[in-house]
Amino acid sequence: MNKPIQKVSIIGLGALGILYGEHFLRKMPADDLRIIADSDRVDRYKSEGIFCNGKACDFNYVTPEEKVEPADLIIFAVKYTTLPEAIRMVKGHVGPDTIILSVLNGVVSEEEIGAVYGKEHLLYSVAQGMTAAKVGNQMSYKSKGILCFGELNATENSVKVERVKSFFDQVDLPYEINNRMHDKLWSKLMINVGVNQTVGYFNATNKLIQQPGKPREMMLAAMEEVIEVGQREGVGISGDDIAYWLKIIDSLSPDESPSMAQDVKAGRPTEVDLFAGTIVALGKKHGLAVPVNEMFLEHFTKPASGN
Ligand SMILES: NC(=O)C1=CN([C@@H]2O[C@H](COP(=O)(O)OP(=O)(O)OC[C@H]3O[C@@H](n4cnc5c(N)ncnc54)[C@H](OP(=O)(O)O)[C@@H]3O)[C@@H](O)[C@H]2O)C=CC1
Ligand SMILES: CC(C)(CO)C(=O)C(=O)O
Repeated sequence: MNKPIQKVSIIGLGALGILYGEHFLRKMPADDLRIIADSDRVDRYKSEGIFCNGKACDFNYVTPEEKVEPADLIIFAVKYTTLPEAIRMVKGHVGPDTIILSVLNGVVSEEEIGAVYGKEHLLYSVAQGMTAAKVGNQMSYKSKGILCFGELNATENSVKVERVKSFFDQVDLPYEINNRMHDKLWSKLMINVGVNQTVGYFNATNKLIQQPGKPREMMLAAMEEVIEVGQREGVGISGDDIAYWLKIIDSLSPDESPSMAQDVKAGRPTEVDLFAGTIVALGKKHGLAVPVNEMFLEHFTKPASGN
């Protein structure tokens, strides 16, 4: 019988970390959900509290030095800018049966985690349909969206997928299984390259790209560049992906902002390396012009942009 998922560890108590943590807490013993954070963060979280849509969350915090039973599931929910330190911090939680999910956007976080702990621990995931935001100690979201997860390329559910599926069923998390996650990660990269960068560029909300006009055209042009580059990389991605994501983009809450625009607003470094950074590098590799992403890369890496 597959080992059930009982001990869960989350690193990154921001928008998505709180969204998933608060959800799990409703259906699992609080001690079994460990939020990994350094002692400064833990002190801050305990003294200020952490709130999800106004409700206080009573999380169980553990520092990386504390000895714990290995996790059955680890979820990475930090931004790409702090991924290297987060990878080091989960060390004490990784055991032989640990499954690791990274809800980070982009197509490289799993590779970087796998390079340290081994690819055999990984499943692949995409968080979609939400624009959750944390400001100070308050996290808010209107839609929980879904967590799409699975193997990179498989014809049936692996044992890891079945274990996570049973857990998500137990805690009632909205999910979708997709065992072609290689293509799915690229498809999600395409939307982030379009939506996150355009809304971040104009320091706006989702509404900006939900209506016809220059920003929406800019978003679509950036997405087309991802398709061209992705196809050269052998990814199964096409204009159909744009049509699929436009439905999701148009259903996002108009007054919320994608994660990159939240970073811009807060003056934090952005995840431009995951988005335009990836596309510009691959454009060079394949001799393809990617002018919109070049413009974004330049914009988000100039000193005043926080990066
Ligand atoms: N927000 C959204 O709706 C969506 C986000 N994503 C992706 O998910 C990922 C996470 O995004 P999001 O939740 O918005 O990010 P946030 O910036 O809201 O949260 C990241 C959190 O990580 C914490 N953190 C940073 N470094 C460490 C560390 N070394 N140890 C412990 N905690 C740390 C920070 O804590 P502190 O606040 O204490 O500094 C911060 O709250 C990103 O890749 C994003 O692109 C994908 C889909 C939707
Ligand atoms: C696509 C979008 C905007 C919402 O799922 C996102 O991934 C983000 O905010 O980072």
